[in-house]
Amino acid sequence: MSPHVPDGQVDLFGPVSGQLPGHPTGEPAEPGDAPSPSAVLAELAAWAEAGWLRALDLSLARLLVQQCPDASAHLALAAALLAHNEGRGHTCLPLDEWLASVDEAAAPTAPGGSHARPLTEPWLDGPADAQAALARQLRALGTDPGEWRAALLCSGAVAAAGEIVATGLASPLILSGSRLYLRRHFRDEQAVAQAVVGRAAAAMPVAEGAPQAQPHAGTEPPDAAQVRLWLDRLFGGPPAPDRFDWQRSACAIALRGRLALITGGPGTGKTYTVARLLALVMAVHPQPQALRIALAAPTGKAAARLKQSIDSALQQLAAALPGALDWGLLQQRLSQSLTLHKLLGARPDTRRFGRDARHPLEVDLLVVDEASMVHLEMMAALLAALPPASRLVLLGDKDQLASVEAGAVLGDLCVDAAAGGYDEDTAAWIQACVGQALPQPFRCGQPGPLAQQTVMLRESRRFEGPIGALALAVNAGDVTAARRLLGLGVPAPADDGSLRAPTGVTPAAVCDLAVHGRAGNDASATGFVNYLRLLREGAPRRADGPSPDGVRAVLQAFERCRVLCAVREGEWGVAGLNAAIERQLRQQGWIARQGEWYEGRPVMVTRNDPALGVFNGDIGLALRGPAQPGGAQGAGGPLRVWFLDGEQPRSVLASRLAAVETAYAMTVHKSQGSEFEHTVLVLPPHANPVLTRELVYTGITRARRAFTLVAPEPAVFDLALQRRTRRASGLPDLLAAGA
Ligand SMILES: Nc1ncnc2c1ncn2[C@@H]1O[C@H](COP(=O)(O)OP(=O)(O)OP(=O)(O)O)[C@@H](O)[C@H]1O
Repeated sequence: MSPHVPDGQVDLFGPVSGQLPGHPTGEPAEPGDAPSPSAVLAELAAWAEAGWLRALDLSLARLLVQQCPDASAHLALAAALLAHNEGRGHTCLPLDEWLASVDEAAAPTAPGGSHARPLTEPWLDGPADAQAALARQLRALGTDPGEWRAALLCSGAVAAAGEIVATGLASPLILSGSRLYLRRHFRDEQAVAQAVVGRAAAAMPVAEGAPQAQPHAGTEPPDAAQVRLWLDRLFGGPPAPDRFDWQRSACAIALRGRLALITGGPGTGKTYTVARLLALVMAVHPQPQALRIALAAPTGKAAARLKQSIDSALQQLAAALPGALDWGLLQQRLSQSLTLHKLLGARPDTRRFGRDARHPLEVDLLVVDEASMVHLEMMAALLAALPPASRLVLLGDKDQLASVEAGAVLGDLCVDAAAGGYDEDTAAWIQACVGQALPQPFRCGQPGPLAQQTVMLRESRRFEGPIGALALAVNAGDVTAARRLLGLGVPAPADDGSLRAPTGVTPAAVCDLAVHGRAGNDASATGFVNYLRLLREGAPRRADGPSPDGVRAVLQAFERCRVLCAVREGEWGVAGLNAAIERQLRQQGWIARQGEWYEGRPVMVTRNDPALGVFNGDIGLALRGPAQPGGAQGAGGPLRVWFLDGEQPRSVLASRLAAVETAYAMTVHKSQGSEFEHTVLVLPPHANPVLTRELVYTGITRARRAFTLVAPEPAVFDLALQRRTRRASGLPDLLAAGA
């Protein structure tokens, strides 16, 4: 059988420029001529050489074949593909789907030319040659899932899920139904599902009589009438009669249980709601002076933003309702906002955390913002470290990109958020607390416990203009509306100029835009020259080192603009654009770059370093300290990188930061949890599997006042909107089955 690659796939995975170095050239294996484990390993080695697999993926396959006398070719291939897809965010390899993809890929392509949507998830990342090579191997081994399951289970490296649950067996791989897992992901998925369902189920209200929540954390159940009184106070009067109030409902739901998921797009009032929830919890708690409230987020910046927003919302409440509550006490009971790594006590050189089930967190209520960025392993660790009686409130936008690491936990937890799915008890509790009837479409016949504790906020208060409309269109995959709003290929709309999508743009023009900002637009003060001008004018300098106010001003000026890229490599990627922007800034005399480090260099931390107190995603600026006694005249002191911890700047010697990269341009993934006045989203000119609706949506929603789309090939934008991120995971099934 000759390998067949659908024509459309060549473009879908980028241009194919002949044979890649080390490209596997062996004859396609034929059915009936099943390859041996060593033949598959040789093929995998060639794939790794070609850059289609990571060395790590190959190593896992080799290790298992070496260590298991009964290892089959199936095991070698499945292990490598499992590791490869784990690196791409999937928590498991669904055998049925994976094997079916070979047959589907051989079917005629969908109409739509070279940018046609792929029929299946490309399980092997790479050009069309990679897909063809994988398809050849699969055809040689057979595509019957039953045969694969049997071959894997007798290899000695794979245990059936039931077996491991019953015996605690320590096989490196687990097969659960048709899903193949690395053991730790299997364990984490089970743990998350059990903890989530357990916490959600503990929230169910008493079914009979007047609605009342169950006791929690050793307190008396809150009384619905009292809750309603407080909600009316905190939200400034009774709810408007003409619209259902999801924010109050979210407070009511969160109050009655040990878990609440509050999801919503940007500006839908998640923080506004949670600030009121904190006040409500305090107001109905029998011992408010003992209440321990913690705030956390996956990155330092998101943690700082959460604290600032909550502080300012509470100040406004205190001003509006003086004396209604002991506001000072509430502030005092609120911890500082921490990264999850810090909260859980991350330790250098180990995946283990200081906080776990045996050393639980000392909190009664934990609020975690930007929960879409929390990966499976972190969520499992967080849930394990929470005392059973405490409350967890997860805030996030389920439509944003999932975490870089494996898992899409918030997305998996919120699959039914839009539909509601509330049962009669929940509807009664909401009605009693909010004073409004839950609209009929959100009540459903087959509710699960998690749906009862999930609320989606639906009305954006900040994104009402064109940026909000664009985010909605993109989220709905509406290419026509998105293009019309952007003026992409159609006449530019008569709007406020916040959206632009210039065509025929070169990388040099993107640099110009980033360096000097937009001409003739109120967001023009967003070019990078603005923070460099502050630096040149000496804003942060003081004889004894940079001043906190000056450092803050320069960092905030830098944070006004960002170039966000879909890809890392190439002239349209992070690496190429960072280099080009640095070149232009040096040519124009804004930076004096000699080596890697220079004053004004913005950097992003790429690896956690708990000893230094810096974490993946932290953004800082290199500033020179005061001259050292005896140093050369005019040389200044050593460069230190300054970060903002909330409002407070702190610094680390640049030479001590081992894992950083320049940050004028960054990936959309890394921008999550941040917002900029002006966001420039740069797509590559060729289709690429990373281009998805979620990526474009996340890029757009980082923009506060101005958004520029740079799509050298507009069809690539259309393609991105048609592709949804899908991460293989068993979590939705586990949740549906009640774990
Ligand atoms: N019910 C409300 N009444 C009046 N203003 C509101 C209400 N809800 C939210 N807002 C305002 O809308 C803006 C956005 O709210 P908020 O910051 O809470 O949204 P968010 O969902 O947390 O945003 P982000 O996605 O950036 O985290 C804020 O200025 C907030 O004060």
